[in-house]
Amino acid sequence: MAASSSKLLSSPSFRGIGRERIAASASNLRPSPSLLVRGRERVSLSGQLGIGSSILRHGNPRTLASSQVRASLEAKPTVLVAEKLGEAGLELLRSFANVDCSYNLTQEELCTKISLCDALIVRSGTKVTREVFESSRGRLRVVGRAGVGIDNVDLSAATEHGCLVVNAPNANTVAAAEHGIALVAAMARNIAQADASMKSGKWQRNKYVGVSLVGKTLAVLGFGKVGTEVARRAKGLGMNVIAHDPYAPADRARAIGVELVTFDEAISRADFISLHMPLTPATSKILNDETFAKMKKGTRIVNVARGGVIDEEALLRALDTGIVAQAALDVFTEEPPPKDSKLVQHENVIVTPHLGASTAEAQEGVAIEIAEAVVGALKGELASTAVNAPMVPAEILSELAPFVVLAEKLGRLAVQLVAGGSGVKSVKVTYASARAPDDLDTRVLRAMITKGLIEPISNVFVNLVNADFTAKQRGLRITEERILLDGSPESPLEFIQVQIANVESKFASAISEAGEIKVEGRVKDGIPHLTKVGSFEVDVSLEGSLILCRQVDQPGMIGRVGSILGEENVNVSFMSVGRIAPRKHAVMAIGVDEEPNKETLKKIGEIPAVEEFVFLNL
Ligand SMILES: NC(=O)c1ccc[n+]([C@@H]2O[C@H](COP(=O)([O-])OP(=O)(O)OC[C@H]3O[C@@H](n4cnc5c(N)ncnc54)[C@H](O)[C@@H]3O)[C@@H](O)[C@H]2O)c1
Ligand SMILES: O=C(O)[C@H](O)COP(=O)(O)O
Repeated sequence: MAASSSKLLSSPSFRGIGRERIAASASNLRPSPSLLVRGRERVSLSGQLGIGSSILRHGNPRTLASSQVRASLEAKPTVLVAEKLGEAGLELLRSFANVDCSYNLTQEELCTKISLCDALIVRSGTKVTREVFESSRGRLRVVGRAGVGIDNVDLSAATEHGCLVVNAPNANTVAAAEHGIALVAAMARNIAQADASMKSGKWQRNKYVGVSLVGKTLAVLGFGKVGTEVARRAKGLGMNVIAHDPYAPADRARAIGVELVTFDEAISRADFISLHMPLTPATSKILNDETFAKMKKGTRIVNVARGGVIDEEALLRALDTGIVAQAALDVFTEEPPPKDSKLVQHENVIVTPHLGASTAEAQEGVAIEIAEAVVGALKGELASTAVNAPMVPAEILSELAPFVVLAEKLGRLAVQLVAGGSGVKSVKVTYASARAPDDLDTRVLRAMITKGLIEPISNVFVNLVNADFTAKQRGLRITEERILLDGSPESPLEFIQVQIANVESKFASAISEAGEIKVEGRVKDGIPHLTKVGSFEVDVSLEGSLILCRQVDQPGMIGRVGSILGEENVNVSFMSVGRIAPRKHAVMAIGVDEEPNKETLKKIGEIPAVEEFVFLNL
């Protein structure tokens, strides 16, 4: 690019920046995916967070076989439904996407198909492994888990690949709780065994004498949604309910007459134990030889959570020694369990094949809940059930929308001002606001600044999901600072400032007194504006592209640059001059709708008063 005029190159901060480098950095820039607020018309929040639907915007071009495929994919995203989903959910999905219902895929088939899909919906039967994310080659944007447990989804791999994971945590709560209670009662009264005995022609009234529930102590381990509903129902059966959950609020327990106790107290006081925690490294095999030894002889255990929370070998031993009188299991470490599983065959164990969520009502509800979450995520909205991204309420997101755009553009601008080879390592972001720090959630803004900083200089796709991870991986340290302003906190933010430390700039004037590249922006009438470059105050709306030009302040400069651009049919959208003092240095910021060609930029550089200039893609 002709931008590197001799004057420009003679500036100390431009040493080592050849023409090619500037040209390359400009041409490598991908169009901003977040140009959703155009002019004064706010189109939507769609895609601003980088999770949007368009494969052309976000996907990996390698996955596009032909222009027709590209066109059809652009029109509608593709959702792979890998396990049975209720019809209402499928209908909702079909109204927005191409829906491929392919059940019982092998891992290999799933990996093959996934590169053609924007979203994947699974239940607990599909393992969404790192290999699946890798095989998607950047196309998979959303994994929807039609249910609660996300232990079958590799969340780290999803996050690293910028893939949002959403679940449907509410619709099957009652079904799971009812199944838990059904198992408690069935186990206590030997329903399954007696039924099997009768069906084999026997009448064994003495063998199947059960135990009563009333007055017995039930320990609920995991007092979340299902645990709470189980507790409520067990109270109705006259049981004395205690619970253990390190994260549950005591007042919620108190409100339904449940005592929160320590883990050891829960398991040692219980006649019945019902498990309702997620499977995590901390809960894996939480019931084991050591913990069984602390239980009363004859304890009864129900598991509708996850098989892995019980050491199944240890449970077998506890059943054989009588510490555990009976167990009722809906879930298993390996599903389905081996046919010859001693646990499944044990006469004091009753089993169901992971049926906790399997009621008609729950499945219809889950299908709608997950379809809505997936469609919303594909549209770029942040789902309230996001598992691996900050959950930001819709109203806050909508208020932050123009600042989200501003944040990304400031990041893009700042990084393009860095001289090649400088290596961006340390970025400081300052938010000036009249709002109390607790009232300003900056996670989305930080993610978008990160996106702006990283995308122009790499092939990495950054979004709200993987922003922090990507920054860390690249050794990019982003620190945040707040300036608390006086006045009315009507607007969430007054300005955002992005400073890059320890780098040289290809536009020396962008370096502040503190020696850092500094850009500052504000939102005016809903439109993001650049308001400061280095120590120079400017005012240019952040749309299209930008030419920054330092000159000796003198009359006629605006006209001269304007007419060069006009001659080449480049439309100027905005112009602003910031100067330190009259007739000294000034920085002119010129917003242009089209990218000027090299010759045009060269002509600007050749204006005698121009000391340096740079062309930046927003
Ligand atoms: N069998 C089924 O079909 C079925 C259906 C629905 C849910 N589930 C499973 O049931 C479990 C609970 O589901 P939910 O919807 O109630 O989830 P939830 O997130 O509402 O509740 C889980 C609770 O476990 C608690 N917890 C976390 N670690 C703990 C620990 N170390 N000790 C004790 N408590 C701990 C959490 O604080 C939380 O309150 C999950 O594992 C879910 O996958 C199974
Ligand atoms: O975590 C859940 O939601 C349940 O285990 C239900 O799983 P499912 O969708 O495979 O029935």
